[in-house]
Amino acid sequence: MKVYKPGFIGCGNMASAIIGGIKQAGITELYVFDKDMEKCRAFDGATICKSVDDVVKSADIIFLCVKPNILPEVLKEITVEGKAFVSIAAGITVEKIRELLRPAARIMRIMPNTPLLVGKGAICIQMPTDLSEGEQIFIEEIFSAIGIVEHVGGNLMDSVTGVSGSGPAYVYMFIDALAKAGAKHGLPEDVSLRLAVQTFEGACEMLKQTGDTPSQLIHNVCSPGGTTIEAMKIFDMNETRGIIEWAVDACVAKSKELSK
Ligand SMILES: NC(=O)C1=CN([C@@H]2O[C@H](COP(=O)(O)OP(=O)(O)OC[C@H]3O[C@@H](n4cnc5c(N)ncnc54)[C@H](OP(=O)(O)O)[C@@H]3O)[C@@H](O)[C@H]2O)C=CC1
Ligand SMILES: O=C(O)[C@@H]1CCC=N1
Repeated sequence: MKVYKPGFIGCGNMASAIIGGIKQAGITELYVFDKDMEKCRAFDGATICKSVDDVVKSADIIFLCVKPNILPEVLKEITVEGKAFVSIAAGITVEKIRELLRPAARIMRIMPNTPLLVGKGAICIQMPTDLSEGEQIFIEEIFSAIGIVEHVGGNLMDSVTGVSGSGPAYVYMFIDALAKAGAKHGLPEDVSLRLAVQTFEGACEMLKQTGDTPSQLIHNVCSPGGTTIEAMKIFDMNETRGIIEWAVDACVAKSKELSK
């Protein structure tokens, strides 16, 4: 694999997670810039740059890791031609980034999620990309070290955001509600939370290892005349699946709105 020098503009949550992956892939030369210099100092061994343009000059592939509303002003600061950029910004299309960048810039759009931080990320790459084959292999290598990598066409990136980009928040909410319900029924809060977390982890592992569908596995838990079926009736009566669909609709709609 050809090795490239990565650079980061914005050193918050997601940049920290991606830098973790870069280090696991054995890459040590990297360049960082954040308007808050303290955040740059957290990355041992990284070269701290003085400006956005300084990162772009020094690195080969630049990860754009600022919030979507900040991205246009950051892109306008770039004067260096011909570099490769990877954007993780929700809702900002490749076309919009291209409009704001120097003409010869090459762009890849991806949607990661925060479990990257613990090596369990879900990363989706929009295809096709402007990056060379070597650059693309390099990016896939980095992300494969900290998660699974999927590929979709550009018109599906908002849908990816609705499922895996924002998805960790939905899962945390479900776990929190389950643990709190257990505490209401007398379990110590910490015990209830550990049971809820392990239940999620175990259920996910069952999906992966058995290859069964979620419906088959639900059926296996629901004994006829038993306890689970009573809980499932409440979910169905309250259209829980419809509510999840509604929430994802809202998330995808916001992602589309950001891209206008
Ligand atoms: N968080 C998530 O779950 C996910 C986020 N994303 C995308 O990742 C991107 C980054 O999100 P996240 O890491 O959570 O955000 P953070 O706020 O944690 O990180 C962004 C960093 O950029 C800094 N910054 C702001 N303005 C500038 C500037 N002009 N130049 C350099 N640095 C600047 C911020 O500093 P300060 O805080 O001082 O403003 C902050 O340190 C977003 O575009 C988001 O859509 C994608 C998938 C999942
Ligand atoms: O909420 C957000 O806008 C970002 C993008 C996906 C997850 N967090």
